[in-house]
Amino acid sequence: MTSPTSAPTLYRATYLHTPRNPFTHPDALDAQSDGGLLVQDGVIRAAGPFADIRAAHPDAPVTDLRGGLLLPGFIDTHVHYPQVRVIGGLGLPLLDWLDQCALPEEARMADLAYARGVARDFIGGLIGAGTTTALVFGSHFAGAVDAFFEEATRTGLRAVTGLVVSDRLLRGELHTTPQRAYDEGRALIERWHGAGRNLYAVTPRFSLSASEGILDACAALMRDFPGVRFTSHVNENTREIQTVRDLFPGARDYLDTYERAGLVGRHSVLAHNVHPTDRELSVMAAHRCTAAHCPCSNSALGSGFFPLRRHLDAGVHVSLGSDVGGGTGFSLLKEGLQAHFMQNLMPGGVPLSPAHLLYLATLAGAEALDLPHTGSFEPGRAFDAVHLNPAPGTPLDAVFRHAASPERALAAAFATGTPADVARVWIGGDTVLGS
Ligand SMILES: O=c1[nH]c(=O)c2nc[nH]c2[nH]1
Ligand SMILES: [Zn+2]
Repeated sequence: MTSPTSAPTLYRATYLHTPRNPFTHPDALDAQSDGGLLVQDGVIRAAGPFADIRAAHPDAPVTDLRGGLLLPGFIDTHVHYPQVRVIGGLGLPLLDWLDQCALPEEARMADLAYARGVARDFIGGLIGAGTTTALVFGSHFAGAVDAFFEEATRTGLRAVTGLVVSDRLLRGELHTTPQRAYDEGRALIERWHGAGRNLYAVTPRFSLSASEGILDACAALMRDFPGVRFTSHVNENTREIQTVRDLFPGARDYLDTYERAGLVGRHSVLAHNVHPTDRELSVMAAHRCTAAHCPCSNSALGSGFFPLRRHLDAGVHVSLGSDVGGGTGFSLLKEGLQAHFMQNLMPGGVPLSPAHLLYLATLAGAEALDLPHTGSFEPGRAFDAVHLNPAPGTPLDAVFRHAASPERALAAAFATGTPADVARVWIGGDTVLGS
C-alpha cells in the first residue's frame, strides 16, 4: 500500500485521456506524445508535457514508459462475475442462452469453494484486460458475493457489485423472497459498501425474473442506504420485452417496471437498452441514469443494434460494458471496436473517433458510477492507469513505432489491441499487474 507520505514518481509516457466528453466537447482528447504525470500517494498531482512537469519537479524519480501508450484504467459498467467460465456460448438468443449456458453455471456458485475460484478467474480477467473499475453483476448467493468482495479487496480492484435477486422464471435454486433479498442485501451493504474501494449495487436480475415484491425490496434498500448504486437489464431482446409486457400489464413499458418502484435515478445503470421507446429515453435522461452499451454481447446473442444516436439526441448518458459471459471477453478495447463497427454498419449510426472510444471506455464509466476521482488523468484524480506495450515484432508494436500521432496509435490500440498488450496496470498508484 502507498503510505500517506510517499515520495512522488514522475511517469514519462505517451499518454492520452478524455478529460471532457467528446460527444459534447469538440476538443475532448488530450494527447501528449512526450507526457509527464506526477503521482504521489496514489493521486495525480500534475500532468502535461514531460519537459514542463520535469522543470517544476526536478528531483522526482522518473519511471520511463515510452514506447507504449498510457491510458486511464478502463471502466467496465456491465459484466457478470459468475459467467467467466461460460464465455463463448455463441449462437443462442438471450433467453435460450440463459437457460442453457448462464443459469446452470450460476447455480454452481452456491458452493463457496467454487465461487472463490470463479472470483479469482474473473477479477484476474478484468485486471488483465486493463480494467481498474467495474460495475459487476454479482451472484444469487450471498456467500459468493462475500467471496467476490474479498477477492476485490485482495487485488485492489475498484468494485461495485451486489447480490443478484430474482423470484421467478429462472431455476428454483436461484430464487429468493422479498424479505430475504432485503435482509441479505442489508447485511452485505453493512459489510462492504464503502469498505476500502468497494461499493454496493442493488441488483434485481431483470423484471422478467423479479416480481413487484422483489423490486420493492430493492427500492427499500436504496432508500435505507443512500449512496448504494443500482443496476439491472432493460430492453435487450424482443422476446424478453414481450414477456415483461405480459408480466406487468399495468406498466407503460419495460423501464416503467423499475421506474414505478423508484429504482431509476442518478445512480442507476441499465444494461443494453437496444430497443427503447422514446418515452423510456426521455425518462432515463430526466433521471440522469446510464445505459451500459455492450456491443459484443449484443452481437453474440443477436440482440440488435444499439441506437446510440437516439440515446445521444435524448440526452441519455452512455457507457461501455463487456457483459461477460454473453459478451466475448474482458477487453474494453474490443468493445470499443465492436461499438465502432456496429455504428458504422447501422443506418443512422454515430461515427466514433478514437476519442469517443477512449471516453466510452474510461470517463463515461466514471460518470455513470459517480466516481469523480477516476476516469481521466486530470490532477486530483487517482492514478488508475493501463500501460499498453505490445511485444516487439507484433503488428501493434509496428504501428506504435511508426504512428504519425498518438491519436493514430490509439486507433490502432482499439483496432488490434488485446489483453496480451497490457504490460502494467495501476489502481490508486498501486501496481496491480506487471512491474
Ligand atoms: O446479457 C444478459 N446476461 C444475463 O446474464 C442476463 N440476465 C438477464 N438478462 C440478461 N442479459
Ligand atoms: Zn448482463
